[in-house]
Parts: sequence; structure tokens; C-alpha cells
Amino acid sequence: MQRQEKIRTRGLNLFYGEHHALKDIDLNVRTHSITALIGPSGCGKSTFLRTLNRMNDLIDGVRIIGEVSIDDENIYQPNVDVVALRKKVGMVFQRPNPFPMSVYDNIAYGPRIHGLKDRRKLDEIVEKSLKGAALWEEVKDRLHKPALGLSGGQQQRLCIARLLAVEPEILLMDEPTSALDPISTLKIEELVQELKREYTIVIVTHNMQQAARISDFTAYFLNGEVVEYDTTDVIFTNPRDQRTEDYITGRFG
Ligand SMILES: Nc1ncnc2c1ncn2[C@@H]1O[C@H](COP(=O)(O)OP(=O)(O)OP(=O)(O)O)[C@@H](O)[C@H]1O
Repeated sequence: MQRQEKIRTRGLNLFYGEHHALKDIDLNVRTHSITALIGPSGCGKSTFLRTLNRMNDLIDGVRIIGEVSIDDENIYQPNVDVVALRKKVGMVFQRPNPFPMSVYDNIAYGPRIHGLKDRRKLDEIVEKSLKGAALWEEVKDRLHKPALGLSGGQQQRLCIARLLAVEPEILLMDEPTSALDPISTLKIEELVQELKREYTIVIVTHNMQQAARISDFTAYFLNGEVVEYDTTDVIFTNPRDQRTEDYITGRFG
């Protein structure tokens, strides 16, 4: 039976030195859903996202208290294989960051690192991943051309394809469309909605319409706390907390 709940945080607190950036976050993320994290600049959205695949471990002076469980396993336990965790929980960033190599090699990079050498299998993975990221038709004739020659929107879909190639289960997206034009943004939004059939997605966005359009659940962050977390419908039409209402109606932030 499939679990309803893919990610669960309990009493999650994070400190950057003295700065208390996440305060007692209890959040459940449902399998095969899109969860949007919204809130004003500096409220802890990206920090929270990074706790889900231990990317904050790479930052000096960070202290984390509490629990983050994925499939009921606490990922902060000392015996956790962080490389395997980051394969299972992949991340897409604000600015597309393809490697300076061909389209093909960008996608094959992860599987190769994990030891795959068989050219035929790599070809299959490259095609499947590019199809999964809705990019195949646009690049199938230029697989061996530099990835940096693609448009920004294509590069972002390439970065998504690069993640899919290592068969993740969760996709973390940190403002993935903020550097893109409206048409590329729409393509990514459509893609994200397709991807939720197979993956669980958590997305940080400053674009409230985007959160309303594509997500199933929305968490409103303020000063390191989750003020309100509910279905996107409730958050945008009937929020319980005045602070959420002020934010979504544009009175604040
Ligand atoms: N590496 C870091 N070292 C110290 N403080 C940090 C670091 N990264 C973030 N912070 C601080 O933690 C708080 C939360 O930052 P975070 O980037 O998570 O917010 P955010 O909601 O994602 O903001 P934005 O929407 O502007 O990206 C901010 O006060 C920020 O200055």
C-alpha cells in the first residue's frame, strides 16, 4: 500500500549561529502532491526546503533540532547515507545550472557517477529523462551540442531531466521559474503538474498565482514559523489566520 505521507517534520528548528531561522515546524507532505511554500522574503522557505535533503549540512554554523522523516525514517540519524538521500530527494534551483557539457552528458552524468557504463542503457535513460521533463522533442537533434546553448527555460527543464535520470522520489524546487519568461514559466508549471503523478513535489514560490494554480497544499511561512498549512483552496479562499489573509491579499509582504 502506498503511504499517504511522504515527508513529516516534527519540532524542526534550525539555527544559523544565533539566528533562529526555523521554529518548531510540524508539517506533513502527502505522497504525489505538490506543496507550495509561500511567504515574505527571509521567512525561511528555502532554509526549510534545504532541510529536506540535508543541504544545510553544507553550511558552516548550522544547528538543527527536531525530526525530518522521509518514508518514516529520520534523515538526521547519524547512519543516514547523505549521497543516497540526495539522490532520492533531488533539488532544482532558482537559476538553471546545467554543467558546461553536452545535453546528453548532463543527463548521463548522474547515472555514470553511480557506475553505469552501458551506452545503450545510458541512451535509454537520456531519452526517458528528457521525455519526462518535456524537453525531448526540442533537443533530440542536438543531444551532443552544449547544454549552455539552450534557452533559459530549456536549461531549467534540462536540470529537471538531470534529476529524473537518477530516479528520485521527491523533487524540491526553489523558485524554479523566477528567472524565466512567462511562456517558459507556463511550460515548467505544466511539467510540474505532470510530474506529481510519479513524484512528490515541494516548491518555493514568490508567485502567488503560481502557488494557487499548481499546488495541492500551501504552507504560509512567516519569521521562521508556519502560520498556516492547508489545502491550497482553503489558503487562497478561506484562510483561518488573519496574517495569511493579509499576505495573500497583498496587504503585507
Ligand atoms: N547561509 C546562511 N547563513 C546565515 N543566515 C542565513 C543563511 N541562509 C539564510 N539565512 C537567514 O535565514 C533566514 C531565512 O532565509 P531563507 O533564505 O530561508 O528565506 P526565504 O524565505 O527563502 O527568503 P527568500 O524568499 O528571499 O529566498 C533569513 O533571515 C536569512 O538571512
